[in-house]
Formats: sequence, C-alpha cells, structure tokens
Amino acid sequence: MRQSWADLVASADNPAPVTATPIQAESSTPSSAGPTPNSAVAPAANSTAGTTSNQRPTRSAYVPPHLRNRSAAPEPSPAATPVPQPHSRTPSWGGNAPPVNDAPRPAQGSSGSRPLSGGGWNTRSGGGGWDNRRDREPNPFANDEPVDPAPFEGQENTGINFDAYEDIPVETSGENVPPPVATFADIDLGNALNENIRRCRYVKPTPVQRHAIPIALSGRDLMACAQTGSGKTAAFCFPIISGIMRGGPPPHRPRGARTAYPLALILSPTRELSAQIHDEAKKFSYQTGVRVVVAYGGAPINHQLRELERGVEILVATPGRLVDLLERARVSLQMIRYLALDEADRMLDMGFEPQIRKIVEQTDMPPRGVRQTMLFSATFPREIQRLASDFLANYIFLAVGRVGSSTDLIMQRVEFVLDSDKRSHLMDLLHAQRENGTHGKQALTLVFVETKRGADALENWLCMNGFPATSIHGDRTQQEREYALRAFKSGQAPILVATDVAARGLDIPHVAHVINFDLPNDIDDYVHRIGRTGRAGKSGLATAFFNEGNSNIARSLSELMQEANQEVPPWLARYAARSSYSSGGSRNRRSGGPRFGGRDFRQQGSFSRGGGGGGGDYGGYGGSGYGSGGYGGGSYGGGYGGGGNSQPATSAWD
Ligand SMILES: Nc1ncnc2c1ncn2[C@@H]1O[C@H](COP(=O)(O)OP(=O)(O)OP(=O)(O)O)[C@@H](O)[C@H]1O
Repeated sequence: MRQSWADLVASADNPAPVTATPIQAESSTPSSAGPTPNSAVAPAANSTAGTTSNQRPTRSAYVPPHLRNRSAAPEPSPAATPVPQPHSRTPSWGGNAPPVNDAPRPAQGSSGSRPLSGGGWNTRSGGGGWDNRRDREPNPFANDEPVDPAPFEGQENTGINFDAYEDIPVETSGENVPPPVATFADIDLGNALNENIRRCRYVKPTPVQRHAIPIALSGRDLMACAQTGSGKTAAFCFPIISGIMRGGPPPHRPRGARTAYPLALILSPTRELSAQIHDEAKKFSYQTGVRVVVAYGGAPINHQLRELERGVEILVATPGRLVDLLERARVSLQMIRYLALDEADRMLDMGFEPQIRKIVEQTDMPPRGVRQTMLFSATFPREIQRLASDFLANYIFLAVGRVGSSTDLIMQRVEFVLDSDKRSHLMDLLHAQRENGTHGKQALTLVFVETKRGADALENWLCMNGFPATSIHGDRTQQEREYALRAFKSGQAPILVATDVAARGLDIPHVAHVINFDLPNDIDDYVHRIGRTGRAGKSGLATAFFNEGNSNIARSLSELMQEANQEVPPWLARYAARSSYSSGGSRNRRSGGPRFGGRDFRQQGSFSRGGGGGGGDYGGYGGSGYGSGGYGGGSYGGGYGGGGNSQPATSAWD
C-alpha cells in the first residue's frame, strides 16, 4: 500500500534537509518600507509622531464607547502592575502614544537577541492566573482520532510523492528575509509548545511553516500565500503563542473588569472557520498559560462574554461579532501585539474590507509597525495585495507553490453536464463512490452549489433518493450549521451540500471527493473549494460539472488544470480558446505566464485598476473596473451574503 505524505512524515526518523528553493529569493523591495504613497487609508486612532502612519492623510477615527468622552489623558491602568513590554513598540495602557521608534522591531525568535530557551516560561512559578490556569484546562486532545484512521483507509491518502512536495517552489521578497528552518527543533519554540506539536503528531514543518515561522518569530510583518491544506494555521499560531509566552504573563485585571484586552487577534471570514482555528489554537497553546477565546455571530453572545471575562490572550473572531463587542466596550484592541488575517484576500475583498478597516484602522488597535501583522491565504489577487499593503509595515512576501494554484495532490476532472442532467449525473457519481467505499462507509463527499435555495433543494432530493445528505449555507441557523458539519464529519451524513460558506479554510478529515455541481464564477473560489480535499499531503478528487453557462471560467480553469498537471479535456480547451478571443479579459483570466499571480505585487511595476478590458495582466478588473462590483460578483451569492452580489457577507459572519 502506498503511503500518504503525512504517513511518510510521521515515520521519518531523519527528516530530509530542506531542499534549495527552486525559485530564488527576489531582491529587496525598498518601496514597501514606507507608507503607501497613494494610500487613502486613515491612520490608527493612536498613531503618533514618528510612526509611519503619521505621514498619511488623516480622517476622524472610530472611537469605541469606552474611550468616548475622555480627555487625552491616559486611561487609568486597570492593573496595578505595568503591562509587560516585550519590545519597545508595545503600546502602553490607555490612549497614550505608544513608544514608537523606526528601528526594526527586536527579533522575537530564533534570530533574536533573546534566545528561546526551552521551557523558560513553563517553569515560571505561580503568582496570578498565568500558570495556575493550566491546572483547570480541559485537555483539547482528549477527543482526537486514534492514530490509525482505519475505517477510511483506501479511500484517500494514496499516491503521495513526498519528494515532489519537498521541491515545491518558494519565493520570498522583502528586506532581510530570515532563512527557513528544516525542523521544529531548529526553532526553539519552548517545551510546552513543542510538547503540543508532538501531541498534534506534527513531525516536521510543512513548507509554508518552514519559511513563515522564522519570519514571524523575527517580528516581521508577513503576507503569505500557500496552497490549501498546507498548514497555514499553525504557521501563524506558533509564532503568536511563543511570542506571547516570551512577553511574560499578562497584566492582572482588576476584579470585575468587564473589558477584555487580548494580545493577539485572529480574524477569519466564517463562523465555522473561526471555531476551527479556535480549536487548533487551543491545542497548540495547551498548558502554556495562553488563553484562546472565540467570538462569532449566530451563537449566544453571553457565553462569549463570560469567556472573555475569564481572560484572553488570543481572540479568534469573525469581523461582525468583533465590531459588536467593541461597540459594547467588552473588548479593547489597544494591547494587540499580533494581528493575523486568515483567508486574507477574502477578508479584504469588497464584502469585508470596510469592516476590517474599521477594526484595524479606526479603533484603539496599535498602528501598523507597532503591532505585528500577518496575512495568510491560498489565493492573493494582485489588487487585494495592494489593498493589504495598507495594513503592513516593511513586510515580507512569501509564496509557497504558485499563488492561487491548486495542489497537484488533487485529481481534477471536468465533465460537460447540462443543467437538466446534473442530478442524475451526481447520482451516478455517488453510486460509484458508494461501491468504492470501504468498511461499509461512504467516502465523504462535499457538493458545492451556487445558491442557498439550491442547497436545500439538492439536500432534499438526495435524501429522498436514499443518500444521507445534509447542507450548510447562510440561511441555516448556527445550530443547524454546526449540526450539519458534525453529521458530515462523523460520517452520519457523508454528503454535505454547501454554498461558498464552506469553501474556505475548513479542514475536514477524509473528504475524498469535492463536486462542483455548480461551478463558481471566480477561479479563486474554485481553488478554495477543491482544497477541501487533498489536504496535508493527502490526495483527493475534484469533479466539476461544466456547461455553456460556465464559459467565463473556461480559460482560467483550463490554465489552472494545466499548471497542476491535470488532463484538460479537448472540449474545455476549445471553450478556453474561444473565451480568450471573445471576452477581452474576464476577471478569471490568468494571463501573464504560468507564474501569474505568484508574485509580490511590489515587484510588478505599475499596476492599473480597471484599464480597458484585458490590457492588464489581471484582466478581471478590466472594463468595468474593480470598483463597480465586478470582483466577486455572484461568487459568494449562495453562501456569504446571498443574492449573488458583492454585498457584505453578513450571513456568514455577523
Ligand atoms: N507540520 C505538520 N505536519 C503534519 N500535519 C500538519 C502539519 N501542519 C499542519 N498539519 C495538518 O494539515 C491540515 C491542514 O492544515 P491547515 O488547515 O492549517 O491548512 P491551510 O493551509 O490553512 O488550508 P486552507 O488554505 O484550506 O485554509 C490540518 O489537519 C493540520 O492539522
């Protein structure tokens, strides 16, 4: 039996040294070091003289209620003990100007001045909740699967070429990029975190972790792109947890204090993804004393408030619920040292950007350059990179694999199916799969549709026809959504019909097959959808139903498949050729050569928005231009906001 990448890694006694990166590091990009020249972004509320943001245009800042009607005098410290100052850029309590200088932040990790001696923080003796919490902490590993996932064996995880994974192209750009590491032991993350890495059965870092963790530990801002399922969550969680531990215990909060002051904020676009990141982060921070709390819409806020009152170092949140908490003055962001945006391109597209700007630039959060900011995604359109640079200071760009590419661990098939034939075709696929299932279990299959109504209808139809299915979309209550995910994960309902609300980030073990019953309009959405299978070095299968109505995605789909070494059916190649003649550039065009999109936008010279139908590399913004609703139009219609437009995705993250 062939072994999966994960299995091979787990059994590797002597991890192979890091192979040289096939794509060499690019030269530095000095232009990024300073403020974005044409930025229209307001500085953070507490920006001060000497900060980079000071050089930027101003506009009135959003002030949360607990800071309103106050003079410029500093807010009284809620703690008698001073806030730990791990580095000179850490802001002080209250609205006082943070001690900012323009010198690079002191290194926080392996390359820093302060070595991360193993176990240093774990031996810290009592005194306060930092260590004492550990005794009361439930074991997050208690419900983990046994090592051998026997019931699903044979349905996936075969045919992994470990060497190919090792040779994945890596590109970094920016000033003084810290070198990658080969093993977790090369980075001293400390005993407690190392023990949790062992409990997670991570034997060696994935390619994105090898590069991103040293960068983040050195205190640098980061924009990181790596393929779906390649371990990005740990890549931003490990440095955050270790940095917080290095900073020492959090300040005591006075008894009865109702405002929570997290040190790190991780934002993600959907409730389910936030819940998943929370679960992962709790594992990584088990017995470190670092407390992780999650807040998302659709769930009772009172429980979340109680959790926040018990103390929080890392807050994982969806933007909508976070804004609610800020407006209730139950969370203050003034102590934030680390900001991570998962699915950052989604968070900064037209649906989410205003909320993110409000949180990051118009609250009491320390400005860029003071906090450390990390953006992660598998796709990063250049226009979104440009927007994202507003949130970053002198950042490093990291691309592991081609940005926006799918992993070639996923076998992609495209079949021509008329709308009227889709259901019977789906039935054929599911029957075949049932026959292939082992141990009497149906392989988990995720079926993506475009609309919420379509999801309900297909779920009903499948159930009526003897296929145990459930569904997840923005019109279902949070309870229903969670129940559906649980039923799917457990195999009780091995078919999940979903809108794009389930397209990003969800890490569901044993998803053997992703079916695009309705193809999305945006190739990046396709990349994220199929990325629900073929994760962590395992293989997977993705089938798409294509017909005339999907002509707009033909070219980008065909290019994507070629890049991932997939067989492109001749009829699809013809559609692709036709669409490149006729469209004059759709958003999905991936022109500009095979590595299009994999580049740091800072290195690509002038970039014009809009600009005339296919003239620019990113043809999608051509013609009507970015600002007129072209981006994402329709793609999130089913799951995020409904209605197939670019409205904020309230149903997913309120
Ligand atoms: N070093 C490692 N060794 C083995 N497994 C790992 C390692 N790092 C992460 N994983 C596992 O890989 C899976 C995918 O990780 P994760 O969800 O972080 O991927 P991702 O890159 O964020 O994917 P997406 O782009 O879909 O959000 C998870 O099950 C995770 O536990």
